[in-house]
Amino acid sequence: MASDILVVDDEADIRELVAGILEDEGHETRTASNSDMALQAIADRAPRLIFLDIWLQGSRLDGLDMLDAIKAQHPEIPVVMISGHGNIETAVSAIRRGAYDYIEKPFKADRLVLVAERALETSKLKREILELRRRSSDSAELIGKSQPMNQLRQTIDRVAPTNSRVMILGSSGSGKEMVARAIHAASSRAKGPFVVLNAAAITPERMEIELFGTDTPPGVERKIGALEEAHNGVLYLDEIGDMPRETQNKILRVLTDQTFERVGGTKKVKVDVRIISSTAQNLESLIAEGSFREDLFHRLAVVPIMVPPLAERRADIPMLIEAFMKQIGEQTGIKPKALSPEALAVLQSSDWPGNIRQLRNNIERLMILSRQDDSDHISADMLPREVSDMLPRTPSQSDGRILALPLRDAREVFEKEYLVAQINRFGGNISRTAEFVGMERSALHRKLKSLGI
Ligand SMILES: Nc1ncnc2c1ncn2[C@@H]1O[C@H](COP(=O)(O)OP(=O)(O)OP(=O)(O)O)[C@@H](O)[C@H]1O
Repeated sequence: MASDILVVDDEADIRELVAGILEDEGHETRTASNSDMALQAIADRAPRLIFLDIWLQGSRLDGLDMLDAIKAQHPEIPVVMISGHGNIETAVSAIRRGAYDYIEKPFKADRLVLVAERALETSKLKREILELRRRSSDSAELIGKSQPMNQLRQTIDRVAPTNSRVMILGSSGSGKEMVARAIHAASSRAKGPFVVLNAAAITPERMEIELFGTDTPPGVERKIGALEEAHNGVLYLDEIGDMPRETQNKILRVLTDQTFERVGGTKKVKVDVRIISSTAQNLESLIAEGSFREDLFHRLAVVPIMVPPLAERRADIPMLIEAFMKQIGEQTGIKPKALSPEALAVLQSSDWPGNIRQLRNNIERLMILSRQDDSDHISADMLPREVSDMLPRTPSQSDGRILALPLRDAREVFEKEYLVAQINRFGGNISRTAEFVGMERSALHRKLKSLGI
């Protein structure tokens, strides 16, 4: 994986040797011959790893002081010391002061590569652990075989390898972030970071610090912004419609020249980041009322992707339920129970305004509530009230009209509503509807025609 590595040594041949070996391994390197150049390079863009000479001759700071300065501002960047033969003890004390490891001159290329890979791997794992904690143990796989889901997968496969900016549209909980992660995973940036910034969860005052980071005087810990964090990877801007207008102007500038200034700083920071944004809001009306910049919209939505609401892919519900039961079972130790056909029909017919997130929450609640129950399956009457409240009310149910009709007409009204609901439940698939309702396909077609459906 290409990582941005900084090599700091006063001897030009050592600098070039280290950089050359790392470049042969596919890394991106920068070099600095003294402490000030090194601090400048770190300030330009935080590297993923630093090789640092212990004896920095002719520098304002020596290696150990440099180490302290780096650790004070960037405790997360691993630093590997380059030590001469006579100063192993200093190298060991550097490790006590926070260095990741050291290599001893003269070193073999293999050893250098190994230490670099290990340091990068460790810091990547640390980032991933943080990320995993944040996401608990949800699966990363997009579940569903309905036609809208298959189309969505095709779109993801098509846009992932390009570097185009994608805007993901869809209602809350429909899986926008999962789609963004799928694009990242299938792109050439898969091994780079995936950084999330949720505009709806950050106050306008904090937004620029989170996005651009801060520039602080030496010795004061610096906040690395999401853009810098996402270098060589993807920045996912969630709920972009909530981005303050002032920040929108700055983002537009980042998109034009891929550089930005940190809060409190004047230096230009250069990054290579693919931006994927998302919104559950109607951006067109935000543009019309002047709270979202139209030119920013066009730059971010080079490829718009629509994630359909769950109600438009009910056919996926049984598969989603099965997968969630398995996941939740593994997380909580509760053994999944089978659902009765009635319970499944109710779950599949409900409207799910909160989409997949709401379905998952209800399955979790259901599993917890039915844990103590003696029966080996979950029946419709055990479903949380929230679920039955979401069942679409048919007109005859809601206005009592059916009671005013003779049996023949009432039956017709019922048949119509029943069949419309079943067709909906099976995503418009007539064969599957016919199979479920127990009719021949051709007989169902005739019936639908006679009822005017
Ligand atoms: N196709 C899918 N297969 C499996 N799980 C899914 C799928 N889509 C979404 N989920 C799950 O549903 C939940 C909500 O998904 P996600 O956070 O991606 O939605 P979102 O549209 O980004 O939500 P928000 O608008 O609130 O940011 C997550 O737990 C996610 O794992």
